[in-house]
Amino acid sequence: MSFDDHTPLLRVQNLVKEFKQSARKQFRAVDDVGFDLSQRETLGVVGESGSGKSTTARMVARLIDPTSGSIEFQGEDVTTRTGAALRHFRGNVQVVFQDPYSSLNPRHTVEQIISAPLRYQGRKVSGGYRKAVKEAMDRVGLNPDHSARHPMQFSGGQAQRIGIARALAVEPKLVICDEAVSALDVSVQAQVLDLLRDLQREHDFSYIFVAHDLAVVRQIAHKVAVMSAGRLVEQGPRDAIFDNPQHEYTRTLLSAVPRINPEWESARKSRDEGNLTASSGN
Ligand SMILES: Nc1ncnc2c1ncn2[C@@H]1O[C@H](COP(=O)(O)OP(=O)(O)OP(=O)(O)O)[C@@H](O)[C@H]1O
Repeated sequence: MSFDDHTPLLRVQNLVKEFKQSARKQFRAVDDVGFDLSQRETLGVVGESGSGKSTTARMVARLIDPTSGSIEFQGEDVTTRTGAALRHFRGNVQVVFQDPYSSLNPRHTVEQIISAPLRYQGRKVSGGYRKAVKEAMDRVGLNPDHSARHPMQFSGGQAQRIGIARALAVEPKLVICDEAVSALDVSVQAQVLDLLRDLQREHDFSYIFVAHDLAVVRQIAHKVAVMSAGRLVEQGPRDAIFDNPQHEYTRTLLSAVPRINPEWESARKSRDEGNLTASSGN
């Protein structure tokens, strides 16, 4: 199958992950999960702690191998890719992790961190890596003059911007955010969410956005997948999930959410009027 406008960017089918619990017992952390993701679309993945969200995201990023099931990217099966083919896939799919301080090497400078994926990919960059790093820093709202600093010299929100700049340096088609704003204060969260949304508009990539915080997912996702005990219990357009949940588990999850910040909600509504084109037909 070739990749065209009608092929989803990502198609995940029957994904299963089992971890060894004891010599004879396997624990099924992800059980028969499937979804499609289009270009420029954001899928929010929600569910209680331990429901399998991160494990699913890590399989899609090919950081861990699925036990069974398939992952198609741009119409090609990437489930068992290795070597150069896997590296090529990694140039298209990048991950932003929860804790910027532990996911960024503290001994490396920002320049080394942001340029690492470009070097790994062997990308030729016009003007050189240093220029590319400074541009990437500027894009995420960091002072390019600080490229010789180390991650610990930045606040949590700024450090997460380094992680975002690193992810975007190779111009991926899919960015997987695994609890990417969970460790940040609420006001910083809002700024980073705005940045993620702006970057998506500018660069046309898709997100898988894993979060236990439904208010955050409501801010950013076009569609939502709800996980419980390793299974996908419900998925659909964001407003359908939030306004008319079909599954009892989703209703319980939603009822546990504190009231949505009214300022965020009105900002979201006005923004949505112009910007939710990516969700049409999904
Ligand atoms: N490497 C591993 N070895 C064994 N069990 C694991 C491993 N990774 C995850 N698990 C288990 O798989 C289940 C799903 O974990 P996962 O981290 O995917 O859940 P989650 O929904 O992302 O939760 P959280 O929000 O707490 O991170 C959990 O029971 C977890 O303990």
